[in-house]
Amino acid sequence: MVRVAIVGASGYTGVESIEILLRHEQAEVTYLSAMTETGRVDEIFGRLRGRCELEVEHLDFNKLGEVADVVLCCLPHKVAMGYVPKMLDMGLKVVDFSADYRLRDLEAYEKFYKVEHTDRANVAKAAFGLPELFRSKIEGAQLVANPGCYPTGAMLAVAPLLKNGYIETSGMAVNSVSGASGAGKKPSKLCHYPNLNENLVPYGVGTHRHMPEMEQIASEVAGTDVELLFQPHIGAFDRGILSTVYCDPTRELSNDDLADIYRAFYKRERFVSVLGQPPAVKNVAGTNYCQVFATAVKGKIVCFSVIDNLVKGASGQAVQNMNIVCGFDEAMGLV
Ligand SMILES: NC(=O)C1=CN([C@@H]2O[C@H](COP(=O)(O)OP(=O)(O)OC[C@H]3O[C@@H](n4cnc5c(N)ncnc54)[C@H](OP(=O)(O)O)[C@@H]3O)[C@@H](O)[C@H]2O)C=CC1
Ligand SMILES: CC(=O)N[C@@H](CCC(=O)OP(=O)(O)O)C(=O)O
Repeated sequence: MVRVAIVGASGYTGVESIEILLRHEQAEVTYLSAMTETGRVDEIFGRLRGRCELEVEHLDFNKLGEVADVVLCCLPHKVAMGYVPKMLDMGLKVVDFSADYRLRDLEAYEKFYKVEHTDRANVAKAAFGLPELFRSKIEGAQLVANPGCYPTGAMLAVAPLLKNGYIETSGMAVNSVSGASGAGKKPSKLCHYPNLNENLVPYGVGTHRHMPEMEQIASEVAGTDVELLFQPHIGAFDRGILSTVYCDPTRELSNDDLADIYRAFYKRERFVSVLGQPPAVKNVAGTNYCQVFATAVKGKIVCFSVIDNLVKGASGQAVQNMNIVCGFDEAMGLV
């Protein structure tokens, strides 16, 4: 059994991670920590009543080292890089949920996150945790940077076209709509119920921090620099992300060609389903699946994907990465 600590256990991705690990045959949650919300975890999250009675404590590195082999680090951006180096020095394996180890271009990190990076050395050592695209780099890694939720969905939607040079590497537009849990548990004016209920709001126009993350992934898959525009929206539903990606083909592709390209690219992937029609967010709620579909329209290719932001966009993908790092069946604990 691998012993797993969840640091940042009182947040949305923390509890989602506990839920998944309670079903895992080879992993046991041994330690939970948070900053302000401490106490019995089933009192913090009523849905865990009768299933988990662990205490959520203030982080104690000595105890962490004694009781854990792997850490799922569910801390906010900028906070994580203050904790992860010590965990790595202690020999722990870490899957980090924040953006602190995702961007290899540290200038881009400092520009989009508006903070100096304080753990530059470990960025180069981190594997980017999108298994369907970078599995071989995750195997054997001590630190995995779990991707952002929007980049996960959007890049799985276009990867088969980028990989084979089927689309232009500039002019791509990604349009995504996320449920409110994507913003975490901290209250905000935008997510306050009277504002968000029955509402749909664009934000981060031209400035969202997932734009350089998507460009990094797309460029690696394409093998050449890719430039794109990303526009996020937040909607009045709990969980899920629908991404629609508009791109220009480099050659004529019929819908049958597209179906063949996608089916071939994802034929061995357990968590990517290629559909024959556009997907809906509820298809994948509570699961680690990403559903994709691409179609030719008026000289463009329009690609769609759906994921659950808390599962394939965060905790599910983190457990998938943990399974790869630990040599378990990649789907263990996941539905
Ligand atoms: N929500 C989502 O859909 C996704 C989130 N992510 C990323 O996952 C990480 C966690 O997100 P999420 O669970 O939504 O966030 P939440 O805001 O819901 O939870 C954050 C957790 O971090 C703890 N925390 C906050 N600040 C500090 C601090 N300064 N020191 C120690 N602990 C702290 C909180 O503790 P306490 O409550 O006790 O203060 C809480 O346990 C973030 O990096 C986020 O960007 C990634 C993909 C998707
Ligand atoms: C709706 C909403 O607010 N979403 C978050 C993205 C959450 C996420 O998955 O990304 P990170 O891990 O990079 O935080 C945002 O736009 O900042």
